[in-house]
Amino acid sequence: MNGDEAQRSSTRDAADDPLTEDLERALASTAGDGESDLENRLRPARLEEFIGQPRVREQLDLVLQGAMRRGRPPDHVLLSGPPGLGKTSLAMIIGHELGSAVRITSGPALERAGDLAAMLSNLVEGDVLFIDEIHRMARPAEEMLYLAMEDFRVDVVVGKGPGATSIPLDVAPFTLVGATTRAGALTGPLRDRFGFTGHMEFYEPSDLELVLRRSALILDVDLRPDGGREIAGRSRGTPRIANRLLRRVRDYAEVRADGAVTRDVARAALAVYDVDELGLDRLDRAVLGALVRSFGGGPVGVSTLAVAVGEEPGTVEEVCEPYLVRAGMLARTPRGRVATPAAWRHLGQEPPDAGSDQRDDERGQGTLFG
Ligand SMILES: Nc1ncnc2c1ncn2[C@@H]1O[C@H](COP(=O)(O)OP(=O)(O)OP(=O)(O)O)[C@@H](O)[C@H]1O
Repeated sequence: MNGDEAQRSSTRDAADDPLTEDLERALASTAGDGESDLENRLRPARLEEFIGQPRVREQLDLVLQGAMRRGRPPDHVLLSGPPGLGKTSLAMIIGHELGSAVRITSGPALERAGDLAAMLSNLVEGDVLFIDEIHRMARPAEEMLYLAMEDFRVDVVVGKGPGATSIPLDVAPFTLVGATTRAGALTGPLRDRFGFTGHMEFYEPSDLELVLRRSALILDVDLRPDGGREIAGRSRGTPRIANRLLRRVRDYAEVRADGAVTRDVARAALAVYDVDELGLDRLDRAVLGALVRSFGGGPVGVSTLAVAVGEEPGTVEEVCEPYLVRAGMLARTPRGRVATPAAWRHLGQEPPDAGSDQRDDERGQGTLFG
């Protein structure tokens, strides 16, 4: 994400048909064909266009409306949840709804307190500062942020050693929106300074069908209802994945079929891209495969598991595991990761003691989209 990118939101009238309005807005937006550009074109701009997540949407709506009535910037907002569920989109929406600029940065970009001080000193009153991956911010920057969040000022230390002096600087009242895939990794003092935390959940397939319908309209894809259902069911409860699969299925439909995305076309395309009927991809299956075949189903620590599949532990923990847990394939226990009987069966193997694990299995299967 661009470190110092700024966006000024525009206000628009309420739409008669939000999908048609999306289409107009997307077509009017900057043209380009890179994947990230496409992702930006597919972002909903207003809270009412944001599909699913009814709890977070309602809570956030109250926070924003309350603040607007009082004519004050809203409390700082923390958004937590697995990647691709719409945290960045919501941050941009907060800016749009408030009619404020959104300044974007990320935790890893804030290595020194000075990086953050520069960002804060450029804010104007009412701005939204979005810090993605806020749990990865360096400690000195985080400590500077405490004061900025609470008192809208920072102490900038100039010089080193005994001659160092601290210069207080005022910061314009702003709203911080932090996004994290690991809310538990945030320090207590930072977490406590957010007035509202929105927990993003995996999406229901019916909501993902709506996301796909909207995206198909914007991208001019001939998506048939059965095709949308098929892709939604394999999108791991994640809009970003749904949109990505739609683009891959569109390629297949245009190259090997007549352009229409039907259920059969979606199935054939997703087989080419190694996405199975539960939406598990090659890495998910590698994790389950290692767990079952190399470690007898576990328990095994996440680092060992990551080495076995040649991935970073963070990727296994933050990208693969949340959905595998949600799909009832993997359990996180104090002694390590354990494959559920459903995982064994998904890989075409009988669990070691099928009889006694029957109830666990049913529980595991039951967690797949409630
Ligand atoms: N509720 C939604 N309705 C429609 N589209 C959505 C929704 N949520 C996300 N998307 C789409 O999914 C894509 C990913 O969303 P976004 O970048 O906001 O996710 P994220 O949670 O910030 O991910 P990350 O943490 O990995 O950056 C975007 O292209 C966006 O258009």
